Amino acid sequence: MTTLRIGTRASTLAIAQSTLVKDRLARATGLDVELVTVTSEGDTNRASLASLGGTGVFASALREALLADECDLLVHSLKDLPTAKHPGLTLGAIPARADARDALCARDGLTLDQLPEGARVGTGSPRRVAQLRSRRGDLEIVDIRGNIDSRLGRVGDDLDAVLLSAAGLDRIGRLAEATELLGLGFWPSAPGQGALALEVREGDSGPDLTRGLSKLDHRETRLIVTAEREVLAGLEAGCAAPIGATAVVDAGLLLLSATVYAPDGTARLTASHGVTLEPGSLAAQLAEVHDVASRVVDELLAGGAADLVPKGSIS
Ligand SMILES: NCc1[nH]cc(CCC(=O)O)c1CC(=O)O
Repeated sequence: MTTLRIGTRASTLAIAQSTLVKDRLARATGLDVELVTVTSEGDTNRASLASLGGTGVFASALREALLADECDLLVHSLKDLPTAKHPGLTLGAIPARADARDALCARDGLTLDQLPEGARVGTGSPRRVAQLRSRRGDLEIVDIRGNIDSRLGRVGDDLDAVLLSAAGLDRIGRLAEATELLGLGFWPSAPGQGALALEVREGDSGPDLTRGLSKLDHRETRLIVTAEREVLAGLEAGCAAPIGATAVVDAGLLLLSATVYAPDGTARLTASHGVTLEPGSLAAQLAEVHDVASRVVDELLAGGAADLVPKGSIS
């Protein structure tokens, strides 16, 4: 009987996400599904992500393993995945998105507004830094790295709070430590945040895996995360750029809103557009998504988005 092998990093979050997909795939196909651990430079190098050479450090070792047939699929956090398609690979399924919001995890149940003046807040994300500076210029922002557990471990120790993805916290069973979920309207999160992407070799999936992928794929999620990621691609920005984007589908209308921040939080630019999704093929709907994302990108560029974001953060 066929066994499907999921290549995964060894971090708590990666194992949690891969196990989630393993269980769903096993249920959907009746096949055996197992995890294969792959180590990457992003796991062993403690240097800042930016200095590791831009986006996708976690993805590259995994992708080599997939291309070498050491596994059959990868489970990525979509927000960590570069927008450019990787040669020979394709996103075979994008399951229904979880909570896209950022979560504040603060000591003593504090919210962002309740943090005392000068409180120390940890994050390694330029978007979160810009958003924090823009709302609370008094805070001391501490650049932190490492996995979710080690970040949470510093709250109440050397930090007053950290910012993390609600979906990531939930997947490792620690969402209860969130003291505030930041609304997407005033605090847009990263393009694709909260969504997983299942990557496979192109044209090489076989009937069992193909069936499993189609059962896990969620079209609405694919449309909204594609819209958000097209903003990144259109601005030629990487996952480290200070850009928030939120797309939703409501009553057949896809709404996309994106905000570009000056890294120091002193300026920001928002553009929003919508499109009525016509019933039809995925390809036709993706074309509509592309149009709406282009309108958002054009408006941001016309407003001077390229000047807000310094070239260095565009990778
Ligand atoms: N860049 C790190 C990263 N990549 C994906 C997640 C969590 C899962 C997700 O948001 O999809 C996280 C942690 C975080 O941002 O707190």
